[in-house]
Amino acid sequence: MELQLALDLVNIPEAKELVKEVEEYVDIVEIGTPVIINEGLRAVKEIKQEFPHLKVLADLKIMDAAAYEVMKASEAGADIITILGVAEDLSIKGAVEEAKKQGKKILVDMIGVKNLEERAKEVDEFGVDYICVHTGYDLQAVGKNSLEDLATIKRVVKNAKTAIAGGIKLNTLPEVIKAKPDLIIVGGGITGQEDKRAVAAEMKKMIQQGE
Ligand SMILES: O=C([C@H](O)CO)[C@H](O)[C@H](O)COP(=O)(O)O
Repeated sequence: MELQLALDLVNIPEAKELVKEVEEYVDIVEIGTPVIINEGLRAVKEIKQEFPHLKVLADLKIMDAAAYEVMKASEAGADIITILGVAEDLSIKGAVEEAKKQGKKILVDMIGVKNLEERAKEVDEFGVDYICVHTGYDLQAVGKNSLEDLATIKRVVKNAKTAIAGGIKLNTLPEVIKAKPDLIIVGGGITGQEDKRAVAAEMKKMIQQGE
């Protein structure tokens, strides 16, 4: 099980400071969609340059022009690029093809997918690397989480790794670990805490013990 730090509500200098604090305990650094909107792919480039030993995920949440956007994120240094599960089949296949050419990986974010079981089976067949269930900020605000969805995709996904994101905190991490995703994505559960390093260290320890 890997731990991904999601950086969403920071600028580039703040992102660098944050990664410095917790780098020992995370496997992947996500440059979140809001950061890319504010700072562009320069954020991906600068984080990869400063922390070459960490994998960097560009959370582009691609919906169209997939091959082109995967190429651009790859050029900026991203190791993993996200596309939406609700995108067209052709777009997801195009993203996978381009990622393979570039030696990169594709994570499909299933946010907003209504027919989760059926769509997870389909995108799994396209050769994507990760399939991620995700409760976005707007549904977190009304008390939702993705544990049930994780169980659903774990039942049907045969090839890709499974991932979970959305509102995971230290106190909810044990039930997430019990569900055994391959990748756990945590944003505010680390970045919103006073002692980020201590929380990240504790999370990493819990994940290792749960393996
Ligand atoms: O993808 C995300 C969200 O859509 C904003 O871009 C977050 O990175 C993801 O939800 C993880 O962050 P937390 O919910 O704060 O753990």
